[in-house]
Amino acid sequence: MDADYERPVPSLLEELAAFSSATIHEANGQRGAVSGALKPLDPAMRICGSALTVHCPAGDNLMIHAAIAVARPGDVLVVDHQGALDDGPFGDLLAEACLARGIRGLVIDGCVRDATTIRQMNFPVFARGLCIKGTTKNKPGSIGRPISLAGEPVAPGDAILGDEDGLVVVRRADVADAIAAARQREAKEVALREAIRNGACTLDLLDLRNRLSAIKS
Ligand SMILES: O=C([O-])CC(=O)C(=O)O
Ligand SMILES: [Mg+2]
Repeated sequence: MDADYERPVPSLLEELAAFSSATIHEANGQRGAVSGALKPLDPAMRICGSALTVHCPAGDNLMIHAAIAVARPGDVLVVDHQGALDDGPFGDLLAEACLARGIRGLVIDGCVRDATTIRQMNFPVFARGLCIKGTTKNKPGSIGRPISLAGEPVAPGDAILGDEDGLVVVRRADVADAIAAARQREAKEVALREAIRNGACTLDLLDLRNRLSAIKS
């Protein structure tokens, strides 16, 4: 198993990291939003990198160990653990291993354990929950293949961005356009905020009065 696929240009990932997940989701055509069930261990955690996709069946963590061994600096482990709530396949030891390889964080549709230490290590983790129960280390899965992350498709080398609000996936080919659109959106929002502070009504600013009267009885 290897992780030999194209990744986004590092400078683009750096630019992407400056935006919020919600802005990128909107700017990229309201695509790529990951289920809100996946939350950061600490609201201050932010994540941005190239997705190293992993399918790791519930109850086991062999594929996570294998993925860390082939990861490249700048990768984020994106693990489909089938939404399992009954095991903790990742903890502070594996977080240590990730940090040693320059992995930028973990996103898992499943649980983790050792949360207090992981927070202290400042290693960004987004998970469905916490569970102390250990796993086996013997089941097959996949690394660097397309996965479904709680229903959202993720391909290896897609960009993934996360903050307190949630996670968004951006196809590698769309990253530059998403950044350009996010810049425009932020500029527009500066003007809108200013107008709101000056007393303008959002119904007028967003041209919503006609819609409102159309649905009013
Ligand atoms: O070892 C495991 O199975 C998961 C864990 O607790 C750690 O990484 O610290
Ligand atoms: Mg542990």
